Amino acid sequence: MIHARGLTRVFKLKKESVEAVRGIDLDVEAGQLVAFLGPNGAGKSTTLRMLTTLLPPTSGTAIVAGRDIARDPAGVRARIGYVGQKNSAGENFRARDELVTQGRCYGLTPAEAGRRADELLDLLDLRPLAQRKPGTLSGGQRRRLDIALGLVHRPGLLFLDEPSTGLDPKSRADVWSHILRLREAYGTTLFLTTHYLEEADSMAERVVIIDNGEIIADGTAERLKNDLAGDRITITTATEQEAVTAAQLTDEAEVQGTTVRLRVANAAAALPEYLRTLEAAGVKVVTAETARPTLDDVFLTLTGRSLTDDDLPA
Ligand SMILES: Nc1ncnc2c1ncn2[C@@H]1O[C@H](COP(=O)(O)OP(=O)(O)OP(=O)(O)O)[C@@H](O)[C@H]1O
Repeated sequence: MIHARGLTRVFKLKKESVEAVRGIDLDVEAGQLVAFLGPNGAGKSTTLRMLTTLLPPTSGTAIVAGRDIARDPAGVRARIGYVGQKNSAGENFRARDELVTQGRCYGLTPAEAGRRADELLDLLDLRPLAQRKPGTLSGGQRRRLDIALGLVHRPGLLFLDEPSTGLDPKSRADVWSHILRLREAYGTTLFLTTHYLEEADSMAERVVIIDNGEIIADGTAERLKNDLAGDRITITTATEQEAVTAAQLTDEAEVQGTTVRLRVANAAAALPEYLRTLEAAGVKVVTAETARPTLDDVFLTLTGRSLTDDDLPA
């Protein structure tokens, strides 16, 4: 569905040039749900804009939905859907009318456009809101209408830029359940950006992480976490001196006051052994806990920075 090679975009400004995307290679097969993750300014939107033909690449190529983004942008656009960060629907037309108009723009007859609008209103649970104007809908309802608008022409591939950003947790869960439902109904390939690591982790079957315009990790969340982060063991000791001793008894432990943190492949198996070693060394352990890694741990291992830090440099 997506085959990109060396995709690059440099923005030339007056005094500097910004290498927003630096030679990305990416293959996405039909039916996949891919979450595209990265800190602010990493190059997610620029990549999406190139793949959706909204922005020409400086160099590199991409075949999207079977068409070349440079040679046949209209062919790409006819085969993909794009739900951007801003609302797609205007304020003045009723939800169903927006969908019908969109269908007419894609060449459907009035009857076909009406049928398609009703099908999408049902799929996205918008039927009771069909006669409402978008301005009167809640954030989550509006996002569902945006998704419906992106699906009018039955695209095999849908790009979603931050579909759940700005919504409260309940609306986010609701938008996600509809994204999964449309995938089940149509088998649509989904490529989406998100800031929410837990959503990428639990919903996407593949996570692609971009940083400074380059893809730095690509795989299932489980594999990335196992290969690149590992489980965490955290113990606290009675005294700071004992924490220092505890850290010296193992590789790569971090000490902070009376807390010692270390990474291991399998915490459940490693913890009893570590506790025995500590006991033998006379270290009194006050608390001990284990935790599975998160995607943020993966990013931290790869870059030394946290993905959840809003002040990350671009
Ligand atoms: N039109 C532009 N002109 C100049 N620089 C740009 C332009 N668009 C993006 N950039 C720069 O390119 C880099 C990548 O930006 P991009 O919007 O793709 O990041 P992003 O990962 O989508 O970030 P966010 O999560 O904040 O939306 C940033 O350094 C940004 O400032």
